[in-house]
Amino acid sequence: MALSLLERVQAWLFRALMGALFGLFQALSSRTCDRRKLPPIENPLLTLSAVQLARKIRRREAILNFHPKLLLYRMHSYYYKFAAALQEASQVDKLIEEETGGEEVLADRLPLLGVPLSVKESFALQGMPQTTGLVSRRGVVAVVDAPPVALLKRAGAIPLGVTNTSELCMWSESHNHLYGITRNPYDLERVPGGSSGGEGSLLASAGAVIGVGSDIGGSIRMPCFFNGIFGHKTTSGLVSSDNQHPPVSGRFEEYLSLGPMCRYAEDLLPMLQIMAGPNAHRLSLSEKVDLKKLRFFTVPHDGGSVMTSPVDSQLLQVQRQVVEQLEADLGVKVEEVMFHELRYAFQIWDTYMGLPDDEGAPPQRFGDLLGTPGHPVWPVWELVKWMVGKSDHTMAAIGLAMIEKAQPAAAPASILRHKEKLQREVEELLGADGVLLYPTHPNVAPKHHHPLFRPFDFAYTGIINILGLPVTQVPLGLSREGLPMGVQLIAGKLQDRLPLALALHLERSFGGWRDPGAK
Ligand SMILES: CCCCCCCC/C=C\CCCCCCCC(N)=O
Repeated sequence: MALSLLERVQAWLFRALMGALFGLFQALSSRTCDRRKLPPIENPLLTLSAVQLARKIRRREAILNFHPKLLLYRMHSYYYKFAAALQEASQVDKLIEEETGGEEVLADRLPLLGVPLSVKESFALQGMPQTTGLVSRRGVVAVVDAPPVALLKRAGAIPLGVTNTSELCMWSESHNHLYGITRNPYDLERVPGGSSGGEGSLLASAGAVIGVGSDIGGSIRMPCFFNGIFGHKTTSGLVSSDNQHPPVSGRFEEYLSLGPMCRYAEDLLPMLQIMAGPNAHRLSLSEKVDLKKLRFFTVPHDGGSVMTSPVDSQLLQVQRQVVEQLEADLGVKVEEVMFHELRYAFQIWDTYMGLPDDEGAPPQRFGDLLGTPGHPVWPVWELVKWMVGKSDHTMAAIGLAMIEKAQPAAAPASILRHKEKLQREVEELLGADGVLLYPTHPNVAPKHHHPLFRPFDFAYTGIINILGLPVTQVPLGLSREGLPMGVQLIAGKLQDRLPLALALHLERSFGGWRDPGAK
């Protein structure tokens, strides 16, 4: 489906403007480079999945002694509750001794006993900061646990601390003026993604074993993609979003998902089972999945949106390799399909994120949330302060606050029609036994700040939030530059168990997570 002349002109103008701004940025940027690499992981305990580690702990074949130096790497900014974690770890042996029902009972009652957990800082973790990267929230400390965090702790996981995010979790990097900038462990010069970038960076570096992130435009999946780990955005509305900041408003609840992030595919399902709490039964997660009986589809790109980058040839190629592997392994035929409406993904995401709730109340404005109650941020004034290094906000946050003011009051009818058509076509295609491959992002991890010049590329993940579908991000090895590649596995509503099962299969074929420090 070719672009219209107007769309081609729009694309050309947008890319010319961004190219000019990028040239200016490059000219003004310092030429320093940081070629440091992480050391290889020596402690074999750090290369175990949560399932394996918990089993060793239950059998007293492993003791927990977190390595302080491991948690002090500069590439991610996070707070840690180290002493408390060590104290909780010392309780584990006592819990094992007291369990008279044997290992199976312990595994059932405390499936994650002793497993180190990291938590995105926008979630409430009792006693830890909950600022979401806002200088104005410095000193805010959570007094409760967010429900999915409480459920993971009740299952025996030991929180090590909280990890960095973008301001208000609304950007595809993890950089703010409170904690600083988080780095990608495969290349410190590159982004770890956002907004759960601290989670992605820490988990890929084996600084924790499992983590939790949130996702309303791709904030679990982009960090998992850029850091070469697994993540799952659930069917909408399955995991409670209480006690995370900013609180949902408008129709965000329909698009926001909290989910697991981890280095091993086998940890996704048990974590989801725990985090979904009372809703877990709706996913039939214990039902065996026969991959040979599923229907598979592949969508190589968005059809040529004027807003997004063309998909990197290495990502197109690795997705083709997945197709060939599935056809060889399962004896299935993977059908290539295209959806005309995917080229409007950003416009659909932006329009639906702005819709009012059932009572007609619009979502809280980003510029208001960026400021303090009753004192919204003036974006232009913040831009002036930013130019002289005096703003508490990043360029991305200032830009978003400015763009927000230009948002049209009423939702364009054409966009509503495109979304309804896309929703109908995708759900009819997937049914209850379909899985669709779609790029997680058009490029491997960009250099720091470069997303400012390709701000709409997150639409590859954002559109799936608006459709409300479950999706697992799966690592697929490293690119020529040594950067993680991956793909989204998308299924029909409540069919979360299908991409989770396929993730296990692809981990065996493509090798899953890679040690960023490996020579
Ligand atoms: C000057 C640079 C800023 C230009 C902004 C252009 C408009 C981009 C609009 C929205 C970007 C939102 C990115 C969302 C990333 C994922 C959020 C999430 N929590 O899942």
